Amino acid sequence: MSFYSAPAVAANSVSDIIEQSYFDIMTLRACGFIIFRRLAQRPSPDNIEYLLLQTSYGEHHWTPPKGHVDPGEDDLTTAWRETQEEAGLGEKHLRVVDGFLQRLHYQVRGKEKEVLYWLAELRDPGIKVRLSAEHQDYRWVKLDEACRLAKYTDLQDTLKKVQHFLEKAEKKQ
Ligand SMILES: Nc1nc2c(ncn2[C@@H]2O[C@H](COP(=O)(O)OP(=O)(O)OP(=O)(O)OP(=O)(O)OC[C@H]3O[C@@H](n4cnc5c(=O)[nH]c(N)nc54)[C@H](O)[C@@H]3O)[C@@H](O)[C@H]2O)c(=O)[nH]1
Repeated sequence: MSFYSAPAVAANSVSDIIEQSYFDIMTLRACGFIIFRRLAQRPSPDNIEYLLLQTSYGEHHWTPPKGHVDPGEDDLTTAWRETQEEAGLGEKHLRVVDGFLQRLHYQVRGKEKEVLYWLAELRDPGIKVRLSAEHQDYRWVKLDEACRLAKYTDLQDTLKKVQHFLEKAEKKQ
């Protein structure tokens, strides 16, 4: 929930540091998880559902849990912290899926914003989501409905990429 941004890459020269500082001032940065669950009673891939949260402010838009990187905080720590704060889900509830990391870039009130999403599966599909005051609703939805709620093309493309990634991984097993 902080509005600070953290360094995106390690700086190793004066010009790198200056460039990095400029990037930090000019760029908002947030991290989170695309969270999915698999329902046992349906065949794959029809059993995959994604978690989206609806903000209680602004345009009431829907996104996966994510939030701004605090000063000195590393990106993955931010993703865990924000997911715990916004959905009540932590490491004991989620299994991180190796090999998936998506970066989105978009503008928010005239500033560049970078968002990093890792991918995580809910270990027990029955675990309840606990919202904070930042969100007014949440839904577990299949890809089509997730893309309808997440009205931004880049987020829709990310969700489609996740679905493809999961289906491909399943075929390999
Ligand atoms: N009252 C009020 N308060 C606000 C408002 N705004 C913030 N607060 C406060 O900030 C705290 C949240 O802090 P964190 O949780 O740490 O941060 P984030 O999770 O990062 O949260 P944000 O909502 O700031 O960031 P985004 O989700 O990125 O939305 C920003 C804009 O970007 C667009 N947009 C969103 N997603 C996508 C996408 O995937 N693709 C594309 N292309 N565009 C996208 C969309 O147009 C959207 O309007 C809240 O507690 C409030 O106190 C506001 O309007 N009114």
